[in-house]
Amino acid sequence: MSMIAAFYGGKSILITGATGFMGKVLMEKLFRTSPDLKVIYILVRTKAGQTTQQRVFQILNSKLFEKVKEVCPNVHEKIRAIYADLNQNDFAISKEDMQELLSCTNIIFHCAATVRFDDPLRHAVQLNVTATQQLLLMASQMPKLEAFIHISTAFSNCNLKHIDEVIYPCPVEPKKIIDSMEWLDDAIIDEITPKLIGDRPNTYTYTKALGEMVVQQESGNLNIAIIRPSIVGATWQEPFPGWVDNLNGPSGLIIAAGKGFLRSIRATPMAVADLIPVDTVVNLTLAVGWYTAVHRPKSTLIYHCTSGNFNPCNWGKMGFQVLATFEKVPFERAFRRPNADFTTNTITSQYWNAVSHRAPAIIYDFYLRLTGRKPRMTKLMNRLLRTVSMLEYFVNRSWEWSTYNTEMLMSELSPEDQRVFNFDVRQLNWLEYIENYVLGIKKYLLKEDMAGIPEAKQHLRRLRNIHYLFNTALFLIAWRLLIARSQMARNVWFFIVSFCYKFLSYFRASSTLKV
Ligand SMILES: CCCCCCCCCCCCCCCC(=O)SCCNC(=O)CCNC(=O)[C@H](O)C(C)(C)COP(=O)(O)OP(=O)(O)OC[C@H]1O[C@@H](n2cnc3c(N)ncnc32)[C@H](O)[C@@H]1OP(=O)(O)O
Ligand SMILES: NC(=O)C1=CN([C@@H]2O[C@H](COP(=O)(O)OP(=O)(O)OC[C@H]3O[C@@H](n4cnc5c(N)ncnc54)[C@H](OP(=O)(O)O)[C@@H]3O)[C@@H](O)[C@H]2O)C=CC1
Repeated sequence: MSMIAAFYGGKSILITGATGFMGKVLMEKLFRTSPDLKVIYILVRTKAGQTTQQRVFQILNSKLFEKVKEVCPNVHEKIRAIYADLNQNDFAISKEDMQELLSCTNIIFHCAATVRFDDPLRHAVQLNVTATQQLLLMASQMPKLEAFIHISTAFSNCNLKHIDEVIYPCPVEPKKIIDSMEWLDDAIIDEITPKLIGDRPNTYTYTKALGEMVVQQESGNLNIAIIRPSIVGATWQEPFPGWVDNLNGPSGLIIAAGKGFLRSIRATPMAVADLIPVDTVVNLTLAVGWYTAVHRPKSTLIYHCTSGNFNPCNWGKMGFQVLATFEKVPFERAFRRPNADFTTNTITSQYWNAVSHRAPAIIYDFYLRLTGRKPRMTKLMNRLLRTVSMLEYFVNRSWEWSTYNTEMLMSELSPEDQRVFNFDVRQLNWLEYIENYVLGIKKYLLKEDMAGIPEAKQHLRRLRNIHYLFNTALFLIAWRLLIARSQMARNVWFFIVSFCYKFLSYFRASSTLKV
């Protein structure tokens, strides 16, 4: 019997960010392993014209929850969606709902965040810092609360090379930042943002670091733990391999590469690709929830959920395997044949951006204009290159994360819990994982049918022929222009032509002799 699964039985659990990538997998695992839990409260806002109920309905009816429905047929009754907007005071939760949350919650998993790298500082602070502070305040009024688990990121201190399982202070106190956001206007905030984030690459990592400081400062008597995952990728095993539903991290770039838009990237092939499957993060999170509530460590423990020190994979290997998978299962209607050149040189990278990305987009837009259609490729390419430039920081560096607490927790689990809540990435086979990841992107993100693979392969063959034809034509035109202008080129040309002529004459003569 799993002790962790049993622990969650009968519990009332509050999850923020339950509609997000990690939140959905967390809910799924909880329902599947502890179907006798009392209730999961989720804080949901309305979005894209959908009510909170409609959003929950959509999640529960998705492929991800198919197994849950077998194990926990009354899952609809055990999930309680509470309207909340984490950008608002008291999260805009109604009085009755707030009362229920305060009096019933046993465990909190705080997953909600803005994960956009370029969010204006004001918005990132609001969600990643102020909302965390408000949630802690709520938590301090919950008499039945046993544990508060805060999800941060392994990159909150990415300005350091070696990162321990401790909270590193930021130069400016979070409280001062929160206060200043109230009276500074947007223009001034934009101006001081680079100074505040210092040597971190974006507002996301900076505000996640501030969020950790807030957790430490406002923890009071609460039982708190912080989890720091690295780059969260598709599921490894559960509920099935390769599930993914958003474009963050590598997923968007894998699509861009598979569709032939992105053909080279400034990345260091030997740098560690510290990917961690989302189900591994969720297993560790649930184990941490149990450990924090049952063992009540004296201080706030931080758990690094990373793969690099246990089972490293580098970007070169990842890129190679992604391309190998495209050979077997290509994406449909590719713009060009997939390729993934990794270069560490900025000038080479700019050259490839011009030749391999911008030029084909301009040519294609020209073709669209000629055929009376609206050009769109240049715009799309600019957007993609902007995204790539934001992710470059993470694919050109390696970090070392100490994992003392994570290893300690692993050793505390019973063999059954180690199996059911497995977060030991030493067992992960990268080649298999990456193949399933690409397949998952094809199936669950792009919603492409496997029956379309022969047609996709045929399309790639056509693109290859067009590529050869285009290159030959380009070569001939360039050569023609060259021989029109240079005597030396003309001499070389006559030499080649007369050589070919002599060779053909000799070949014809010798074949006539044989007859
Ligand atoms: C060969 C293979 C090599 C693989 C090589 C992998 C390297 C991979 C390194 C990862 C390294 C992360 C390491 C940090 C790990 C954390 O801890 S952070 C958590 C993860 N967070 C992220 O990844 C967020 C990154 N994304 C962003 O910040 C924003 O999307 C960006 C990049 C600033 C773009 O902003 P934007 O231009 O305003 O675009 P946005 O509104 O977000 O979306 C516009 C369109 O682009 C699409 N889009 C959004 N993101 C992407 C994307 N990443 N790609 C493509 N399209 C996208 C949207 O769906 C949308 O489409 P439409 O709805 O318009 O049709
Ligand atoms: N993905 C990754 O690679 C990594 C993620 N993390 C951390 O993991 C956690 C979960 O990330 P992930 O699931 O990937 O992120 P997602 O962007 O997929 O999910 C974010 C969640 O936060 C919710 N949210 C955002 N703003 C509000 C708001 N104003 N009110 C209510 N809810 C809101 C979103 O709701 P809605 O659906 O309404 O938008 C969504 O449920 C985050 O804390 C992140 O920092 C850490 C390392 C890497």
